[in-house]
Amino acid sequence: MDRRMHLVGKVALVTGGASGMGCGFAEALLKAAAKVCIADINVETGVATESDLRQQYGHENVMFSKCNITSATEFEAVFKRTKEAFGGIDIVVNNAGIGGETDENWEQTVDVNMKGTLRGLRLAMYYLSVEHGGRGGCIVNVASMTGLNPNPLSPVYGCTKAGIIHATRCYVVSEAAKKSNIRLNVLCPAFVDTPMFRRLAAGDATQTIGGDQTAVTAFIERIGVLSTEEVSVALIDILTDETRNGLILRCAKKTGNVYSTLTVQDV
Ligand SMILES: NC(=O)C1=CN([C@@H]2O[C@H](COP(=O)(O)OP(=O)(O)OC[C@H]3O[C@@H](n4cnc5c(N)ncnc54)[C@H](O)[C@@H]3O)[C@@H](O)[C@H]2O)C=CC1
Ligand SMILES: CCCCC/C=C\C=C\C(=O)C/C=C\C/C=C\CCCC(=O)O
Repeated sequence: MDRRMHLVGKVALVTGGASGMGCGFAEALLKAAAKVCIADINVETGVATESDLRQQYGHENVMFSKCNITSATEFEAVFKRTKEAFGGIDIVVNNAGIGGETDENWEQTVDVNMKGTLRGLRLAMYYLSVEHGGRGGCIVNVASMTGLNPNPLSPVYGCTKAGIIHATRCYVVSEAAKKSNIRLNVLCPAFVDTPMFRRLAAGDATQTIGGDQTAVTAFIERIGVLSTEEVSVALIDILTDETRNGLILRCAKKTGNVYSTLTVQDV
């Protein structure tokens, strides 16, 4: 039996799609002939990315929608707009996220990464579910390698990413996912060359605790840095291979792409 999900004509919503990894995901989806809504808080970059992608992949296949994922109203409006414009939603990539570990910004990290992604996950479950007019599909949540492996530089950020991994695993075993044939997986990249990464590498002290740039540089050198294209290949594999469900996909420069589950203990 053919277990490939063909992406031609499929509709994808990518949060944080204006730049970095999200922009790479949008482009990879468009190359596979899907239609994409990029949702992002940054209007200037979002409009520029929309224009660039429209020129390359067709006006009718790309839309930008302004959305702060911490706003319930804005986020729901993006789902509605995408459905109206493209006739449904098949794929949701919850990618938007930030770093921040200072006294001033750590709660924002929790609000965006944890609450924002949970909001996107809940909306995706609703809009993909058959009982609410959906047609099933695939949800990919972007966490991080540091949601699995501890690192001392960004405990709050790491914790939000661990939360995203666990939330995904809980929805995977839900009746709602099974009833509507919704696949859920979580992507856990190590470092990827994006504006967020470049800020860290350039010494943005708000991204880590301790402000020890020597430790940050040594950490980056040890782990290596992926390109957005490399991570996009991983995303397309998750989306097109319909046997991929409930999986954690780790991506790192030195170790490549490794699928796994977390062990569940019998109790
Ligand atoms: N760059 C890296 O090394 C890694 C990044 N990640 C994760 O990948 C995801 C994408 O990160 P990058 O592309 O590196 O970052 P980025 O900063 O380059 O792009 C993130 C995008 O999300 C948008 N965004 C931020 N807050 C938002 C909000 N409240 N609502 C809507 N959009 C918002 C930004 O405007 C930006 O366009 C994040 O969740 C990040 O935590 C995971 C592993 C490694
Ligand atoms: C280090 C925190 C940075 C905060 C935000 C900037 C970039 C985000 C990058 C990531 O999400 C990935 C970061 C690190 C993961 C890499 C490896 C973790 C495993 C560590 C180890 O095995 O020692």
